[in-house]
Formats: sequence, structure tokens, C-alpha cells
Amino acid sequence: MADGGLLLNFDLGDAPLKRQVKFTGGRWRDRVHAQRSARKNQDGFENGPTSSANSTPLSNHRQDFRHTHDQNERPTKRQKTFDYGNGQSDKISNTGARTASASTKPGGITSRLFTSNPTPRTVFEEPAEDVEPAKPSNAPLSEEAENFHALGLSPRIAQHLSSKLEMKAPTSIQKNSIPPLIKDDSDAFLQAETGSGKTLAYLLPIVQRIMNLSHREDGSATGTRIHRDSGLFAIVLAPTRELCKQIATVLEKVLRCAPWIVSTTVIGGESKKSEKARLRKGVNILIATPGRLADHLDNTKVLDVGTVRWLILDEGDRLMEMGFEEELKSIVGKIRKEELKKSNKEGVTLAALPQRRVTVLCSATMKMNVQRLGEISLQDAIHVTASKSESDGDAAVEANDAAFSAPSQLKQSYVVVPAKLRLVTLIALLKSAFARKGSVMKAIVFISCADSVDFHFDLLRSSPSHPSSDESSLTRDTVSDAAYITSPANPDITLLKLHGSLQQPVRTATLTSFRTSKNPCVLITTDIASRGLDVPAVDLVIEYDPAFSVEDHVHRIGRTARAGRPGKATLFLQPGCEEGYVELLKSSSALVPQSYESTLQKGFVTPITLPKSDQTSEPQTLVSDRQTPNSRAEALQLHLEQRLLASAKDGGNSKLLDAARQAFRSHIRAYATHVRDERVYFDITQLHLGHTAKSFGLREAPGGIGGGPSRRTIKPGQQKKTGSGQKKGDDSDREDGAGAGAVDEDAARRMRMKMKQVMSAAGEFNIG
Ligand SMILES: Nc1ncnc2c1ncn2[C@@H]1O[C@H](COP(=O)(O)OP(=O)(O)OP(=O)(O)O)[C@@H](O)[C@H]1O
Repeated sequence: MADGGLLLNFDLGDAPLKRQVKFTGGRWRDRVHAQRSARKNQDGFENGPTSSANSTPLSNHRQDFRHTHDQNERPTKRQKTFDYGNGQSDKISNTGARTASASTKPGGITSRLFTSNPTPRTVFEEPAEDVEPAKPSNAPLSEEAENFHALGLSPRIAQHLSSKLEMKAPTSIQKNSIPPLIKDDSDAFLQAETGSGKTLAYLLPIVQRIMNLSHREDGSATGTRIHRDSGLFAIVLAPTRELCKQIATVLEKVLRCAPWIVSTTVIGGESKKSEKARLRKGVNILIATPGRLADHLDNTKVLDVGTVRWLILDEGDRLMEMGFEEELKSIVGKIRKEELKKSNKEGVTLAALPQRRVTVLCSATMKMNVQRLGEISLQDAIHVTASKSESDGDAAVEANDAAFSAPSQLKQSYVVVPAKLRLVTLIALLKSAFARKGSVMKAIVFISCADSVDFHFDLLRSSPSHPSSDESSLTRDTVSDAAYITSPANPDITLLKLHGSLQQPVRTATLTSFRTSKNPCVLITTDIASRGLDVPAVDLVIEYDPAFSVEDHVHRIGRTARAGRPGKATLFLQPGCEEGYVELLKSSSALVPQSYESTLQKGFVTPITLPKSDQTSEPQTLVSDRQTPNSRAEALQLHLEQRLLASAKDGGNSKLLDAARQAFRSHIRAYATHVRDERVYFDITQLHLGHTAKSFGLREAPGGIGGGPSRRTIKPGQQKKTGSGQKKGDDSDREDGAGAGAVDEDAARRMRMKMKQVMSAAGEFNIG
């Protein structure tokens, strides 16, 4: 029977959802029995099924149910029968304490996995074989045709890039941006797809021009000695501490060929005192988060921006999304207000540097907030893309199709999965991806909110009583064994989690662990890892929860297929309105549909091994009598549900049941925060709460969705200001253009026109 319904139509206010439980389907006697059991069940669920107020979509929905019994009350060998909705039944036998048919709490009710699911309207085709792989679009250019020296970089840098960093030829964006940034003093807007090398595209010209102060192009010395105290020449701003650290690492590698140039970071997360001490010692290139920089500009006298020639705004749209507009205005204003020093305090003339302040804005995607940032920060900028460099003249900016497209070599697919089957399908997908050793090395799973990341990490790891990392280590709660993904053929897979609610040192240590691990790894994360993160070995991205906006999607999938490498990305969608989202994505890239049935087939082709538990010293095989992928999926789902219930009872396993409920609530709230234009595809009124609960291992939707979660989901535009610690300061003075450092209105107007031309190309993608 098709799902009759019931999809909740609710307002996410503060009041808890109304609950009205009615068991339908099955035999009359069973229904009565279930009602009674549910009423008696005081401790298994947060609100017993009959407990008044809250509504569940399980109501009106045909429920298949059965009773479960306490483990201690029943013989371990007793078998349970499942009806698969097609008249066939399946027995799932016990394999000890934690097998499929291990018992659950009295009154527990399970809904069958494969019945009453909505049917996808997507037509699945067998992927065409022998398709010529697409030519990488973000790869370095051919070495014969291009080299760094020809772009104006000194032989010293070119040689260093080639021999030490194994970069023989530039990428397209580097080819187009390095010459103008070395020769000219114009502002620039660099726009190129993810993984195309934008970081070096702006760093190399800066390093080259600072080197030019002390060395001529032929390498001979100019007689000027540049050292850390010679002045601050460039500031790079990036939205997160992780990104700042990553940029700092790239820069450090480049500066090994010019060790007299010194860089540092001011990103928060450590005492301001030690940051001040580093600034006092002297620095030539500073990498900072906006909040922290604004703070130092206000409070650190030793920070002299008179010699600053470059201001780089990396990940421009993210800077704006995270609410840094005020800080950015303040920073731009303060730097412009400061008179440009032609020589430094030692009297060294800075003629080799730009003779005006140059601002460079970088972004892989283009949206309205980038236009706004362009207005704030750029003056008569050139627009540099991977395919061309265009000066600010009368020439119209052509539609830039690359603005939202993913790297061409990235293989994208989407799998349409009914809500109930999401969890087992995710596990199946990961199992099949990691089935063979070496097939996939690193995968990233994107999830909408931190609570859900925490829950899925705890669910898929080995029991915390079997820690895989050193108890005293920073990563003891964020790195573990991927117990449910491993297989005899690939037994050592590491599971990691990352989100913004973790302490900074833990975030850094976890990312380092992901980056450097020699084992295959799965990182479960929120969008905190969606921007800029560069881990070349990532070969699979799974969007388990779709991104909040198309731009976020482009950035997420851009964590793979970097610098010409291959990569795969799979997006989870649910049958119904979510399927329409593909049409929006198709305008920028090709996606191949994949059925969840085939994912389950591939993932559960062999019996599932369960990890060691507190009850079992050895891994157990999850047995289902009918050795089919679907029956294994059923057995796995049942096992996970029982684990949750058991955790509530013995308090072990980090109280997984509580974590599941919290994750479910936060997930539902996060679902409501898709950008307005895309809510037609992510319509919360179409979400089936009972089925969704199942994908959290819950047997019914918990109440309290209207209440505040312990950690609020941060939605785009409402980001907390990480690393800021910054009061708004006196920006309001400048907003009306009164301050000496106010953004030049005329320049802003010209830039607005320019950005509008570029933006008109974005319009066709429905992105605003
Ligand atoms: N010329 C080059 N040759 C080979 N590899 C390169 C070259 N330039 C950059 N790379 C590598 O490409 C990868 C991506 O670079 P980078 O992080 O700068 O990309 P990006 O365009 O900033 O991506 P995103 O938009 O996702 O932040 C890095 O691993 C970098 O080392």
C-alpha cells in the first residue's frame, strides 16, 4: 500500500508538536495489544505512544508492528518473523546478545523497512559503459605549453615549485591571475571552480613582489635586506580558523625559497597576548579571521598597516554568509584610512610593491553577497576567471558558465532513498565504497547539524569502551574505528567527526588526523568542512543531508576532484519534492541517478559483521536466515534500533538513544533552514517524521521539535562569528560614508555595475 499519508504539516514554533497515536494496519487484536503495550511503556520512549499531546506521522500511516521483549525474558534462540510485505516472511535468528533478533524493550514497536515507502518518480538507468572520462577542468596545464617562470615568477620560485612542491605548470586561474597581479596594481576578483589552485594564484604574486624588494629578476641582490621587521605588506582574510591555517601552511611551503619573508596567523583560539607578541616581533604577511584582525586593529598598537599593499578576501561569499560584513567594512576602512607609506621605518623604499592598496576577492561561486563584498572592498577590479582575464573596460562580461559548475572530472550521482531506508543505505554505500582495500581512501559525509554528526559518529563507531585512540589524546572523542563500515577485506577504517561546537584544538587535531591518516578514513561533518578544505586524497563525498543552498553543494562536492584528480560525489534525496532539486543542479552539472536498491545490493552483498560490544569480545556476524541484501538491511536496522534501546537501559554507549532523539530534533529544524528559493524542494511539510525517525534508529518521532536544541543549527546568514570575540565597534560611524576611511562611493558604484554584469550570468542558475 502506498503511504497514505501522513505527512505532517507543522509550524516550527516553540510549542511541542501535537501527538496523536493511532495504530492502523495488521490484525485488530494486534492493534489493541500494541496500544496497551505502548501505554505501559514508560521508560523506552521519551513520550509513550499514548502520551497525549504530541503528534506523530505514524498516525494515519499504515503501521506494521510487532512486540519485542526484554532480552532477559526470552530464550536467546527464539526466532522472529518478518513479513516483507509481499507475502513472504523472513526469520532473523539470534547471534547472541547483539544480533538482529536480540530482544528489545517491552512494548517496543518496529515498523518494517521495506513497506509503505513512497515510490521515487526518478527513472533509473543503467549507467552507460565505456564512457570516455571527462578531461579534468581544474588540472595543471600541460608542462610543455606553460610554466611558472613564463608567467613572471623568478626562476628561484619556479624552481622551488617544481622541485620541492612538485608543481611544474600553473593551473588556468594561476596562468590568468599571476601576470596581472605581478605587473599591475589593479584590484582583482578571482573566480574559479573548487580545487583549481586559487590560493597560489594570489600568494605567488605577493611573494614574488616582496622578493623583488631584495632580488632582481635575474636573482642578483638589490642591496636591500628584507626581514620580518621590514613591514607588514599583505593581509589575507579567510572565514574560518581551519582555512587560515591551511593557507598559512601553503604559504610556509612557498616561503621556504625565501625564508627571510615571515608570515603568521591571528585567528583566535589562542591568547591575544601571544598573538600580539608575534606581531611585535614583526611579520610581512598576515593571515587572519576578520573578527580577530578587527580586534587587533582596534587594540594592538604595534600592528601598523601603513605599509600594507594587499588585502586578500578568500572565500568571499562565506565571509559574508558568516556575518562578517561589519568587520570587513571596518577593516577595509581602517586600512584605506592609513596613509600609504612609500618607504618603511628603516627608510627602505618600497617601489617594487604596488603603489596603491590592492584588494583581491576570491570565490568559487558567485552570489549576491559577493557582489556586496565587491562593492565594499574592490575598486575598478579586473575579473579573472579560469578561462580569461578581463580588464574593467567597456567590454561586457560574458556569462560565466564556470561560476557554479563542478570540476568536469567529478562523477556525480544521486540516490533517491525513502526516509526509513536512509540509514541502512548510507551504511551500504560506505560499505561498498570501502569494500576493497585501496578502492577509496578518504570519504567525507556531510550532515546538516552538529547533533546529527555526533549521533552518527557514535552509532557507526566501535563502542567507546573499546577506544581506538589514546584516552589522553585530543581526538579521543572524534576519531575511532568505523566499526560498521569495515569488512574482513578492509578491516582498518578510521571514522572521524568534525563540527563547529568542538573546541578549536580538537578540531585542529581531528583535521590533522584526517589529512595525515594512512588508513582509509570517513569524516562525518557539518558544512564547516565544506569550504576551502584541501585534502587531496578525498575521493568520495556523500551529501547525506542535502546542502542548504546550491552554492554550499558546489563547495561540498568540491572537496574531491581537486587539481585534476578524479573524484565521486553522491547526493541523498527522498522521493517526492526533493527529486525536483536535481533539475536545479543539472543546470550546472550532470548527475546520474542511482537506485537505493542497487546501493543496498552492493553494500550488503556479503553478511554484515558487527563490531565487538560490551557483551561480545569478538566481532559477530549478523545473521538473517534469508541471506539477501534486503534481509541484511532489515537485520542491521533492527540491530541498531536495539542498540539504542539497550543504551537507554544500561546508560552505556554515550546514551545513544538520547543522542538519536536530539539529532532527530536538530535535523528537523535544520531542514527548515534551506534557502528560501530552494524550499520548494525541501518542503518541511512533506517530511514524514515517523519515517525520518527510523533513519535515526528511533521507532517513533520524539517530541519537542519546537523546543530549542542544545546546539542551535547555524543557518547561512546566521552564522555565529567564529573567532571574532569582537564588538561591533564604531562601524556605524562609517556606514554613512562620513569617516575618512569610508569606502569611496564612486568606486563602489562602478564596482556595483561591474559585479552586476557578472551577476547577470549567475541569474540563469536561479541563485540569489
Ligand atoms: N599548479 C599546480 N600544480 C599542481 N597542483 C596544484 C597547483 N596549484 C594548486 N595545486 C593543488 O591544488 C589543490 C587545490 O588548491 P587550492 O586549495 O588553492 O584550490 P582552490 O581553488 O582555493 O579551491 P577551493 O575553492 O575549494 O578553496 C591543492 O592541493 C594544491 O596543492
